[in-house]
This record gives sequence, C-alpha cells and structure tokens, in this order.
Amino acid sequence: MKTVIIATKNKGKAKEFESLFAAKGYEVKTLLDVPDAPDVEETGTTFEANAILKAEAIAQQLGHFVIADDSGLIVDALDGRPGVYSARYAGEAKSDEANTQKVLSELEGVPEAERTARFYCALALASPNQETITVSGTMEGVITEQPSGENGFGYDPIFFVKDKGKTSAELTKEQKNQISHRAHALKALDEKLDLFLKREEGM
Ligand SMILES: O=P(O)(O)OP(=O)(O)OP(=O)(O)OC[C@H]1O[C@@H](n2cnc3c(O)ncnc32)[C@H](O)[C@@H]1O
Ligand SMILES: [Mg+2]
Repeated sequence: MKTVIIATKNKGKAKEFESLFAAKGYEVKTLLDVPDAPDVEETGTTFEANAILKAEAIAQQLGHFVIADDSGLIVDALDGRPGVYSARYAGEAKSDEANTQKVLSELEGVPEAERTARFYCALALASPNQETITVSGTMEGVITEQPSGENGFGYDPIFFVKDKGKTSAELTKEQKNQISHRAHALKALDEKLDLFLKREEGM
C-alpha cells in the first residue's frame, strides 16, 4: 500500500486524513507516529504560509515528501477571527472546549443572520526534491448559540451547516468528509498529487 505522511499532531485531522486517503488506497502516517517530531512555530499571517512552514520543515527533517494542513475558523462578525489563531484562540493549552466557548461568548447577542462563518483549510505538499504546492478549500456555515454533537473535533460542535440542518459535529464522518474544507482542499490537491508523486519516484 502507498503511504503518505501528514505533518500534523492533531488527532482530529489525522482521523479525517486517514479516511479521506483510504478511499484513494493510501495508508496515512502522521507526526503522532513520530515521537521526536519538532513543533514548528506557526508564525505566518495566512493559512497558506503556515501550511508551507510546517510542510517544508518536516519534509527537510524526514527527508521525505509530506503534506501539512493549516486550517481554522473565520467568523465574519469577529472580523475574521479566530482565523490563523484558531488552535490557540483561548490560550496555549489548545483546548477545543475553551476555544469554542470563547467564540460563543464573543458572539453573545449577535443575531443569527450575522453569525456567518467558514472553515478554511490550506494544504501544502512539500518535498526536499521539489517545489512546494499549496491548495485550499472552504466550508460555509453559521455559528450556533450552544455546542451540539459528538463527532469531529475543534469548532465542529458550534458550526451549523445549513444544507444538512446539522452542526458539523452532528454529521457522520462520511458526511463531513464529503463537504468539508479539508475534503475540498484535498480534491484540489488530487489533480496535482499524481504528477508530484511521479516526479518523486523519478528522483
Ligand atoms: O498544526 P497541527 O499539528 O496540524 O495541529 P493544530 O491543531 O495546531 O492545527 P492548526 O494549527 O491548523 O489549527 C487549526 C485549528 O482550527 C480548528 N479546525 C481546523 N479544522 C477543523 C475542522 O475540520 N473542524 C473543527 N475545527 C477545525 C481546530 O480547532 C484546530 O485546532
Ligand atoms: Mg498548529
């Protein structure tokens, strides 16, 4: 089986990549399998910049091509926050619970029509041998007034997907993987992945 390495330490992302790539016949490894993987500082001001930072640092370190994901929640009424700070919005502990509570309290009193938001995912594919490729994907939604649902991770319990009439955490894994920002980004990468891997094999 072909293997792809995702440069992430986020369990929620890792699980999603496992099922998204299983459908393509790939096995996924993540930095959760690499105990001494460095923490790459996310100093970029865009999702793309941070995805590139993570992918290139880990590709150099492992001497192998990798995919990195930088993603987050963009809330219109909060001028785009938490944005690139999504993971640490409520502090260094990176608590999903604290992050979602912070967004909910900042939106207290904001009417439904103004609670529009989107998830954004930038993927960077990097190798020591080739130029880095980036792609992105989004998913539109509305921030709820309280969390609901047990699936997914991060901000999923407060992200209502209108078409489905459910929060992203109430969707099954399969449903989320059909419509998510991550799924859309991966679809955009698909077209470029084959050529990238062919070049990689020729080196
Ligand atoms: O950098 P890595 O190791 O990949 O893991 P991370 O958790 O730090 O990941 P990011 O820097 O990309 O921060 C993204 C945050 O945005 C949120 N997020 C991203 N994708 C999400 C999704 O599909 N559903 C819910 N929340 C998501 C989630 O809270 C993440 O912690
Ligand atoms: Mg991170």
